[in-house]
Amino acid sequence: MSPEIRHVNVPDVPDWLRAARTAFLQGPVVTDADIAYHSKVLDPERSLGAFDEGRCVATFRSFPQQLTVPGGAFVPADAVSLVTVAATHRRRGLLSAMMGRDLRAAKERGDTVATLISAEYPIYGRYGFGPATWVTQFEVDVPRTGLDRRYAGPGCGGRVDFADAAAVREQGPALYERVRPTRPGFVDRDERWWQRHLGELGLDLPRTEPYYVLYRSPEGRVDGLLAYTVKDRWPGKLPQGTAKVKNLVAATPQAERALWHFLLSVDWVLTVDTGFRAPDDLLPLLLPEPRAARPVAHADHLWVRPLDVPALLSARTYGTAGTLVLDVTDPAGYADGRFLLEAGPDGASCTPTTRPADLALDVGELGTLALGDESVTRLVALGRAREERTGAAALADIMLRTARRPWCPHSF
Ligand SMILES: CC(=O)SCCNC(=O)CCNC(=O)[C@H](O)C(C)(C)COP(=O)(O)OP(=O)(O)OC[C@H]1O[C@@H](n2cnc3c(N)ncnc32)[C@H](O)[C@@H]1OP(=O)(O)O
Repeated sequence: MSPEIRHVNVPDVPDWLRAARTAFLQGPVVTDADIAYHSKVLDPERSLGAFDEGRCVATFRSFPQQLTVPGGAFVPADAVSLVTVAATHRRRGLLSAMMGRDLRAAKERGDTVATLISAEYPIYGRYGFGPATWVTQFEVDVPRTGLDRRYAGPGCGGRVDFADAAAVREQGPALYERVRPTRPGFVDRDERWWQRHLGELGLDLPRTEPYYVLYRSPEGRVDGLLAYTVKDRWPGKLPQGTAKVKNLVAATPQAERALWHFLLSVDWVLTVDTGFRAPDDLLPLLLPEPRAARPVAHADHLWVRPLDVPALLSARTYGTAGTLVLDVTDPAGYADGRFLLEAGPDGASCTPTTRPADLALDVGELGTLALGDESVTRLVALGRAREERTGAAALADIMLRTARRPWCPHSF
């Protein structure tokens, strides 16, 4: 008999978490704090498990999310997370069955897209997801940056100060809310995210408490937040510390520059691991020697699955005015159809049409294009989109692409 897929309730939580932790190779042990937390926040309607002879062998959850699109609007997203199938039950269709149920429910709810961070690239394309934002992680060799070792703080009139968790709790959410509409690909950070980031929930143990730093503008406004940890090493009695960025959010370029410069000037720190940054982060070019910031990872990050094409394309703004007819293929049927996009820098309308198509593409490719990061011309060259009218790909590129690349600074 095949495992039963059903909603998860509070009594299932320990077994459900054990199954997830086992598949994520985090060890089969679940702490009381984990159980208490997940029991409290569990949304049974959106939490699935597969059970075989009473034992949980697969997990899946989704939650409501807001995704920023170009122009600063937020669209409702079905954020998919905690996807696991036990190694004993893999490749029998359990993920496909759970995904099918969740996407159906999301479509019925009226979500515009589904989102996720894919563990491995090949898993989710088959369900209509496309990689929509990328990240780059840099390792900075501090002595080679060419920065002046006499640096004594920002010269722009702003200031950088250490802060405690209480100050971050007070200032961080408002700062993030100011930044969120300015960058496509950002998602909302709820109260729970901040509680977890600040270590208030007793999860993610053992925890190294980060150093928090705030940047204030010359007018005294909190425009930047940095959280980092340091691994302090002294081989041969020489300092060789490595700082790891946990969170760096800035509302202005001045704040961003000041926070990077601060971190790159902390005595005893010879290496900075930036974590996952935007692929067009200011960092390398802030340095007299940009090559000192060596990319150590460059990969897809947030994947987007369109569920409602008119809602998605009419929510965003465009680089130039133009009209395009898109023929979208979606085997699951949610986003299938031909759509007339009449768009410009101030907004757009998108409606079903019977006019001849300019571009034909699968739903996942539309997900890849939706936030402005990919080139239609490149997708056509790859055979992943078809140009039905000469010049349509070039026009689509000018319309769809954004000045700064979309970035999701968040993992979920
Ligand atoms: C959003 C997140 O949570 S990302 C985290 C994803 N989880 C993990 O990576 C944890 C470890 N891996 C697993 O738990 C499982 O292997 C999963 C969840 C990735 C896949 O679950 P399964 O139940 O084996 O998937 P299912 O049997 O439904 O596979 C459907 C199809 O996807 C393919 N597929 C599934 N996983 C992978 C993979 N990692 N790489 C390539 N193809 C894959 C299958 O071969 C199958 O292809 P087919 O339709 O051509 O036959």
